[in-house]
Amino acid sequence: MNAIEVQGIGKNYKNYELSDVTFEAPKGYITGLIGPNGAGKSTIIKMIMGIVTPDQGGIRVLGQDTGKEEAVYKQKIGYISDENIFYDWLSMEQMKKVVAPFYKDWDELAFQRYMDQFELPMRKKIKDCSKGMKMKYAIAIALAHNPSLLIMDEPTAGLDPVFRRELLELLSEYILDEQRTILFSTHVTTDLDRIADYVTFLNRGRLVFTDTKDEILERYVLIKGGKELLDNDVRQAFVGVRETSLGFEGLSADRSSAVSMFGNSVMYQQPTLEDIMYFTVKERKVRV
Ligand SMILES: Nc1ncnc2c1ncn2[C@@H]1O[C@H](COP(=O)(O)OP(=O)(O)OP(=O)(O)O)[C@@H](O)[C@H]1O
Repeated sequence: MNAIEVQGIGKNYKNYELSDVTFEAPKGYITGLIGPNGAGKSTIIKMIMGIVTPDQGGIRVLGQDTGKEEAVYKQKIGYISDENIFYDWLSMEQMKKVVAPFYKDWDELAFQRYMDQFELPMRKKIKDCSKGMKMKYAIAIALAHNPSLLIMDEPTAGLDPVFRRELLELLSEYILDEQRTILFSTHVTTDLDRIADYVTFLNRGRLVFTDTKDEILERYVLIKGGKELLDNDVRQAFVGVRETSLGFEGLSADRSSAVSMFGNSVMYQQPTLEDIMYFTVKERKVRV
């Protein structure tokens, strides 16, 4: 079963077009939405939240179409925006009193526990909080109503490496009961290397791939070889190539064809998601 189904969505802005994007976030798993700046990650998340309306296609969240009976499914979503959506002039305690009544499953004890765990002082005004504190506060609020679906737009932005790792662990634990689902966007792919089950990659408003992380990492291969091997046919076989003084480094999206093409004449390496994003985005820039 899928917690989120995005089907052929599109959106036209003045200098940007999102086109024909389809992917799912399966229930019980963590799905990462990756892409460079301006790829369209926030736009898609806002569409899932019903804040932006798609020009084409449709989205189903927890079995309901977005835009209809929104309040019902939104009760079950914990949403972390990439913008500050809280009233800056209130303290964290006061803001909580504004937000909590909207949720019928608000769990005050859980909220207090997260505030303690994240070392957040209740009486501090939101405007006086650091970027990381605001993010931690948004996470505490989002988790305190026990959402079955957690949707987060760049949740690790502004977090120090220690809390970043703690948050990723907390998210892994959060889905252990297999009833909860997480979708989060990031351009820091190492977050996904650690915890994502599925990865959806967007570039310039287009879907590059959507698959399980393991299958993606198995399909792609990073190849290092000497310059003499690099002719036009070889270049065409790569998603992207980087020439160095000693030779080349290229990314292939088809491991078995690459092995039959190069045999033992090159070195093969397992790429990271960052390598895949780097070569894909770099090549697209050159071709445009
Ligand atoms: N309301 C709007 N009006 C016009 N253009 C918009 C609007 N909202 C977003 N865009 C454009 O859509 C494109 C995608 O933006 P979006 O914020 O979805 O990207 P992103 O992948 O989240 O990027 P980042 O990683 O930098 O946050 C950008 O070119 C942006 O300028």
